[in-house]
Amino acid sequence: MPILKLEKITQEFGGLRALDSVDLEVREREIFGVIGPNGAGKTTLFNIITGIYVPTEGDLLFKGKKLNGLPAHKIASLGIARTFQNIRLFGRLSVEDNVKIGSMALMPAGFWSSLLGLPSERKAGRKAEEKSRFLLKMLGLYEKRKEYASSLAYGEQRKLEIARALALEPSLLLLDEPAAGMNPAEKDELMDLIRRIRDDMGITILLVEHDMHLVMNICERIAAFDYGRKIAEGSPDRVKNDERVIMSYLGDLGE
Ligand SMILES: Nc1ncnc2c1ncn2[C@@H]1O[C@H](COP(=O)(O)OP(=O)(O)OP(=O)(O)O)[C@@H](O)[C@H]1O
Repeated sequence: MPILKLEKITQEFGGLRALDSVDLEVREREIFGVIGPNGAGKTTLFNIITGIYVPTEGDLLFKGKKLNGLPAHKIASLGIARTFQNIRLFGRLSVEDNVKIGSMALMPAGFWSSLLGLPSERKAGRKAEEKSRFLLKMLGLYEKRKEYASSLAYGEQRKLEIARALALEPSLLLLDEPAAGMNPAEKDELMDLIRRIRDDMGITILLVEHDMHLVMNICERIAAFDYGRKIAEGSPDRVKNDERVIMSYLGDLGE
């Protein structure tokens, strides 16, 4: 059974069809890439999967259960976490607090127990602390844990977003242009990190990315979109050599 299945998903904005009857299956523990030119519908796809938009038509299934119409926080608590194309961190909070905030979505009835300092809350707090330490070490940000998130370099902020998403303990992680703004060394490090998240943590990865070198090197399967339609799908080799994909990128698929 695929971990994520989209059946004939259509998203309309006024007269515009941002996604047109899209079928997609992501298998458990795979690294799946979504590519396409600007405006192809990639971010819309992520917004549907994470409950930001309710699709005009079609079904969305996660581990066999329908997600249609569920609010974003509910979908997140079921195990789908994401990062954003435009970084969304709490700039005036410390690096470690940004990660702990990711954990808070998993905590029991927050307000009263934290006000009363109940044991359950203290235990959850300790767990959040440990998790934050583990994730920050894994992402190479531990030394900077006390700094403001806004003081981090751009590539580090992208990694912090990933740490925060991982604090949610997802089984599916959506990465929206994770390599944007990174230099070649940071991109290599990111590829290694994405592989470790899958291999060591068993998390399925769905990513949108314009950097073809990264996509072709780490994804096991890729779906290419253009004008809201899926125009090709398969292994990197297959997609890279697909005529329609080459046409929609004007032949610019050089790695
Ligand atoms: N909330 C919205 N309201 C109206 N139109 C929208 C909305 N969101 C997206 N669109 C339109 O839907 C189409 C697909 O947009 P989307 O952002 O999903 O593309 P994309 O593939 O992610 O592009 P990019 O690579 O530039 O991020 C575009 O024509 C866009 O203008």
